[in-house]
Amino acid sequence: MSSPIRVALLGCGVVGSQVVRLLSDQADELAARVGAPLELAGIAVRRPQRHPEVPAELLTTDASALVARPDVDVVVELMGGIDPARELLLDALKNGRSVVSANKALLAEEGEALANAARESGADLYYEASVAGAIPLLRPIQQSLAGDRIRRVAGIVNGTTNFILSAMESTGAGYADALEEAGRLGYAEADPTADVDGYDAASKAAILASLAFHTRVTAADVYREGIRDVTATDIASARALGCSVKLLAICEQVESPSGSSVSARVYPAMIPKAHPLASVSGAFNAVFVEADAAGPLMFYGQGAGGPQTASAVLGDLVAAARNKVIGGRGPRDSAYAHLPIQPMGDVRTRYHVNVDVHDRAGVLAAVATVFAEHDVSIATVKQEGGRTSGRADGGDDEGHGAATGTDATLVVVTHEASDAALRATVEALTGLEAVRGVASILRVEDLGRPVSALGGVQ
Ligand SMILES: NC(=O)C1=CN([C@@H]2O[C@H](COP(=O)(O)OP(=O)(O)OC[C@H]3O[C@@H](n4cnc5c(N)ncnc54)[C@H](O)[C@@H]3O)[C@@H](O)[C@H]2O)C=CC1
Ligand SMILES: N[C@@H](CC=O)C(=O)O
Ligand code: NA
Repeated sequence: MSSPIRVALLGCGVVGSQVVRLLSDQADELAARVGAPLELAGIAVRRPQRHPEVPAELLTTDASALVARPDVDVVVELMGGIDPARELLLDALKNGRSVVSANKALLAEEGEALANAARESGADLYYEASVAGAIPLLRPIQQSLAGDRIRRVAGIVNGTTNFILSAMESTGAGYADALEEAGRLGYAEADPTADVDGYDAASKAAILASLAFHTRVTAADVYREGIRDVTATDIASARALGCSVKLLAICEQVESPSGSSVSARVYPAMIPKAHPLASVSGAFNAVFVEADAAGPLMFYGQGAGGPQTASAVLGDLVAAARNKVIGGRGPRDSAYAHLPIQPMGDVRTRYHVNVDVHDRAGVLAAVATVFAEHDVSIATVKQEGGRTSGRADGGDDEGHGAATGTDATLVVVTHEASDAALRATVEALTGLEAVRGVASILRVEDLGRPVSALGGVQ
């Protein structure tokens, strides 16, 4: 058995406290696997008095001093946020300390600087816990599939929003109550805006796209919409179509006559209930990886939570510690491809659009004409509310009917169209006198599978 590997832990919250517990509970087995005991050198926290469960002599509020200690071999960062984590980890790596982090926000913004610092000093940088919590996903992409060509990585990568959407769908829970519960269970970020507005999923998409397509993708490159605007009505509309609403992260390598590019995007979308992703509920995540030779692979498990995330952190810590013991090194950064990012306007998908209209003769024709003029083909249209036929108002069939005072909603499902065309359509619709507004737009995704559940709207 080699001499102990000394670990500096930065942060002892939902995840950090579970790492401390597992290090103690499994000390003997971890030592056997690493070939050396894993010892905590210190734990940096904001308020030591809040951690009576941890030996007081380990606690410090001076994270910089802890990282700089000469007896530290590996730094485990579980504090979150960009600053001061960025400087602490850059310092650690520059000084040859290996780093394990669950901090997707930092990895998605400063991945290049961190990878460079690791390469220059020969230290390891592991971050399996940063994407999809407990699910082994980055290691399979980086290592197991290193001989294949990945085309798409897509799925549910945020536990909090999946927990909220599942609760809204299954129990009719309100958005605010479900968010509060997700926070109480330790799924939500310190600032849950990161979850509900899609920033957390966008950071994860950036990390996934970077690894899958060997191209540096940052969170700013990822198109992002959150779930704040998803209403109970949207969920009911999805149900009526045989769909569920999920916050999806989709990363693709796109081929076109002008060459390859990377599309990375996060938004809520309707997916058919028959699709395996539709039955992923609560804080579970699921990600499909599609590679040329391997074909489709599915990864499923707990995407958030203290013990679950700590499992992934420990896996990385064991790998980093083993490398210290045997003198090996973990996988290097491989962002050699430098592919451009595909503009969101070029991305093609299907859309579910609710158009609130004045219920009068000709309005349907007027709305349909706007879609056609922008080259967005309608698959189905249904009217909800208002009158369903007749022209008792004396209007004509070109959309110039006189108002009756009755309102209705036209529920339009389109065939595949570009994002730019859909946006132009919506803008033109809002300019129609007969249109009161576009109440909601949700994409309809099948992620490569036939949308059989939407058979009626093909
Ligand atoms: N909670 C979860 O399910 C998951 C969390 N993560 C990531 O893991 C990291 C930690 O998350 P949680 O444990 O949930 O957060 P948390 O808010 O429960 O814990 C953060 C800890 O860091 C400490 N801290 C923060 N800033 C500090 C500073 N400047 N100096 C000293 N200590 C400081 C806090 O006192 C606290 O102990 C974040 O990057 C998060 O995105 C990743 C996957 C899942
Ligand atoms: N807040 C995140 C935690 C894990 O990454 C989530 O809800 O998925
Ligand atoms: Na993971």
